[in-house]
Amino acid sequence: MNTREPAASQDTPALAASSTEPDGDEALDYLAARLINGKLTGRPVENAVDLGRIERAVREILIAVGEDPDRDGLLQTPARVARAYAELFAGLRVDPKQVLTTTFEANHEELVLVRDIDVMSLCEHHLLPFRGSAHIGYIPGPDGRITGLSKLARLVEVFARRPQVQERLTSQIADLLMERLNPRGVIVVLECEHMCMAMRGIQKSGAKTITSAVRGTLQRDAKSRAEAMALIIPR
Ligand SMILES: Nc1nc2c(ncn2[C@@H]2O[C@H](COP(=O)(O)OP(=O)(O)OP(=O)(O)O)[C@@H](O)[C@H]2O)c(=O)[nH]1
Ligand SMILES: [Zn+2]
Repeated sequence: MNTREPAASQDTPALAASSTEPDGDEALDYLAARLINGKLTGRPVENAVDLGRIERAVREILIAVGEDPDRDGLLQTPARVARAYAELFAGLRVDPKQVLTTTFEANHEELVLVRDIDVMSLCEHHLLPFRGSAHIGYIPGPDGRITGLSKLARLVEVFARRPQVQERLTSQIADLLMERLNPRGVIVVLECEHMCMAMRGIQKSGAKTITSAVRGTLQRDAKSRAEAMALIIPR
């Protein structure tokens, strides 16, 4: 893979361009291993991005804001930031479709809902974090197939580790679930606080942005949607 090219678009992640790239569960386990204990087995995620280029850019930023990048405390900072960005944007290198390859027959045709999945992402406007919870529900299709609960959280992770806006993050999760699980309906609700509104600009901390994406029968049928919503955001 030519790591000097701009990252792939949101819809076509730059995954598996070469056979040495991790793909599917391997890439996800890989990302998970990094997130959980900082240890990697195999090829580091960092290798997929141009760390040197990020380092040079960060050094420039430090100079531009009036810092001395050669002072002791900042010497390692460009390299650290480069590694951090590799991790924070690792979702660009993972094909989200690979998350939902495992499905099970359960003959369950009613709502499955996972609430309060931790979400941390970076807004694409300021590259500042936004953070909160995702709630994901779906009604399995006529074949009653379900997926592993952790896969829903992994899906959030893959899409969140990209430069994002909350609205797109929400609909990407919903659309992929529709595509891969062929369910009767999907509902995704995200509630997040954006640091770009808290630390800078208007400086309103505590404001929560709520976005939803509803598909299939949950979109068409107001009663089922209200029932799902009541479970997601109890009064
Ligand atoms: N819709 C949406 N807006 C976002 C998200 N994250 C950040 N923003 C907004 O993106 C907008 C960018 O607006 P601009 O006017 O181009 O940038 P700005 O001058 O930094 O804006 P201020 O934050 O108002 O100072 C801001 O209003 C942010 O609050 C998001 O996930 N969704
Ligand atoms: Zn922002």
